[in-house]
Amino acid sequence: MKTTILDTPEQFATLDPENMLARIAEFPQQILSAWNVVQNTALPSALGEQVDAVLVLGMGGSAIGGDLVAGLVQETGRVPVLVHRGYGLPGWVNERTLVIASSYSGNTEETLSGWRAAAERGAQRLAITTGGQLAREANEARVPLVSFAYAAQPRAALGYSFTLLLGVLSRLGFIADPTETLMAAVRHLEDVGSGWQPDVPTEENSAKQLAVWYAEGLPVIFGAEHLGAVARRWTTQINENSKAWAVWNEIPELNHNVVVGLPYPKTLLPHLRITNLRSPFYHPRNTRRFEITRELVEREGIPQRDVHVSAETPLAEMLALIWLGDYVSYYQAMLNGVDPTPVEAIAYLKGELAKA
Ligand SMILES: O=P(O)(O)OC[C@H]1O[C@H](O)[C@H](O)[C@@H](O)[C@@H]1O
Repeated sequence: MKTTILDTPEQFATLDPENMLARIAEFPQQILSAWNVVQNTALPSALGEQVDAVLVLGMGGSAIGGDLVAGLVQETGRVPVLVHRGYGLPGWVNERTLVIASSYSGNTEETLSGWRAAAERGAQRLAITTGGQLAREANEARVPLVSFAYAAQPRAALGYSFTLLLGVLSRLGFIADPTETLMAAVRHLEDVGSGWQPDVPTEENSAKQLAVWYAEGLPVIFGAEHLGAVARRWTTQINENSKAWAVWNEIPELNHNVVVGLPYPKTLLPHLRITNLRSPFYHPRNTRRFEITRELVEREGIPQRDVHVSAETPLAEMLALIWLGDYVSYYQAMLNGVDPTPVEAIAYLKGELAKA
């Protein structure tokens, strides 16, 4: 195996002056701290009784927390949990909808737009944020606010956005209390994650190996069920941390279109890096679908790998795979020679939008 910067981790600091690596490493602590915050935040107990559906408003690193929770509680939740990315609100939102605005900064314009529309619609509201305009407006309107403090890029605070939302749903009685499963999942992270740490050399480190494989190609991440959102998270972390292309899709949906498009363009095929997020918790038919999809990909000669972590619960598996993807994106940033923290294209977009 060719020697890369991944085997001299003492060099990472030069490319990573804001220490994204530390934020990634803190994922388990973020979850514990967020659980503590949400258990100690005052929430009106009657709120859960007045609600038929939950709509999470958010963008980017905050929206994905909503997707992950929605994927996790889909089968067991007492009410539907949906995510809205964009301006305004879907037409069905009414006074029996709980609209939860989740924004790390509290200043994301799409999220604020839906938040304000929710007040006009007479919906129940709750905010999750570190501050900004969202916190000000929640306080002014005397709406429940779950506030937290953690200095990071919004996407690097996923331990908070995910766990706070999970905690709110549990406190309001929409899902069974997940405390024990969550604590076990955090303990499991420490075990499973030890092999992905920067001091573990590439030949023994599956996170570094995936980064090396991705650095010369286009990661295509396939997930299903509770890992669909994890596939999406992997790609957005590769986009923002590694400054690189990545795409995702879900089984079974991709069996109805993507599999037909596998053969062309021929020049692209050797560069694809299909990654199957496998799980023993999937519906058996989805597992079978992964196997057949693998065969079809194999037939086209497209590079592919299966990724799997052993875990006792879907939650533990989900958190471990999120963490693995975060490390992969970080190592890919190092291989690309880029600082994982700044997102200049987003800053440019916001600047241009502010002129309009
Ligand atoms: O959580 P928020 O502060 O609302 O941020 C949501 C998104 O906004 C910006 O575009 C950031 O650069 C993204 O990384 C972030 O995920």
